Amino acid sequence: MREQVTGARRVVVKVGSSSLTTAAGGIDEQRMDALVDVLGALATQGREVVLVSSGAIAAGLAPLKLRRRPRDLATQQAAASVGQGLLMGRYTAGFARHGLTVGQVLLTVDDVTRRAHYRNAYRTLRKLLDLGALPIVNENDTVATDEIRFGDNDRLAALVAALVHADLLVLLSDVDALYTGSPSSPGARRVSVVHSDADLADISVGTPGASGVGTGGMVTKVEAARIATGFGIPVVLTAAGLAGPALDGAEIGTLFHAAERRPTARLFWLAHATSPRGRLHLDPGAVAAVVARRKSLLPAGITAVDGSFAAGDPVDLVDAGSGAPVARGLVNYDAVELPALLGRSTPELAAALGPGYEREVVHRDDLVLL
Ligand SMILES: Nc1ncnc2c1ncn2[C@@H]1O[C@H](COP(=O)(O)OP(=O)(O)O)[C@@H](O)[C@H]1O
Ligand SMILES: N[C@@H](CCC(=O)OP(=O)(O)O)C(=O)O
Repeated sequence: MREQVTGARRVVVKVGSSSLTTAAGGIDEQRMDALVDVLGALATQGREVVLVSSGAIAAGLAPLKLRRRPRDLATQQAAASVGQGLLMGRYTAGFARHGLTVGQVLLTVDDVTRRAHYRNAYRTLRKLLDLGALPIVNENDTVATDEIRFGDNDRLAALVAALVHADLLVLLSDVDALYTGSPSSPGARRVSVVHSDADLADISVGTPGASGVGTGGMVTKVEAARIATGFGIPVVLTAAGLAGPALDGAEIGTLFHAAERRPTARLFWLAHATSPRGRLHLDPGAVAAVVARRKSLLPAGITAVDGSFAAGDPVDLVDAGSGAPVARGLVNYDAVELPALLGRSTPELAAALGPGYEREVVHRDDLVLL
């Protein structure tokens, strides 16, 4: 028995499109009802349950006579608009059989990444739980543009789990566990436990399954598991049809252990829930100072700047050689001011421009390694 699972009081459960809809497009009523029965039983035992449900686009395909998942955003949004209502209708009726009321919560990236907004999202979710209702979350697909979309609900679910301080995140898909390689490839084995990133080193994670309606495949699920476990929340990944035994603590699927040290909430949001407004390119000395020695970033180690950001905005610190992001931080200068300071030492800048220019570009307390 997994105590992390059986002892969890507040549980966020994410279910993917492929587990809720039929191959032909449209809602798979039996599978939805089976999931509702498992979650309904959990909630009536006094556990707090938040459901993050995908499937709006997939559920909207058949009613709109669309044969496959559309590629263009406008048609996806039209399908989501039709499908979301159908999903909620089914959930409302299903949970009512358990005497439970559901509340629809549609979120955009900003709602969970901008401080002023995520407090608001938290308040709504908290209030629904306090009132005994079961929140059902999805991305607000009908208004999100490509630039501001999550696109996958796995990351959304991890951020919602962090937002409500869940004790457990359960990711339900059409595959019963994480495998060492694509489950259809010969020799792929189930990974039953992941203790840390080191356990993921030899695993090849791939794209969505055969259903054709999922979006992120295993990549986004593993990423979501890393976000949640990094925040101290254990994660169970399994198939929707195994939700019952998995939530009873059976050793099925894959359990990702929570990290022991939980970052401060501020740094967690900085790493996972902010969108960088620009990039600072670091020379090798600055990369070593920031990454290995955990120092603040000074103007002398920056070779170039891009993006349009204001002082206080999140920016990515990238290795100028490889272009890979190494850290994210809150920048102390704006994008217009910064280029003139690059490559110069702080005493030199202070002498030329005044004591205000002795400050770091990113202070180490406002920095998180990626
Ligand atoms: N290493 C792996 N372990 C398990 N599944 C994998 C792996 N690599 C790729 N996959 C695929 O990821 C699919 C699940 O992702 P996806 O279709 O996006 O589901 P969902 O709609 O539930 O989010 C599985 O059906 C599987 O074929
Ligand atoms: N918000 C979209 C879900 C996108 C998504 O993450 O899908 P999935 O990979 O099935 O979890 C929808 O409801 O169709």
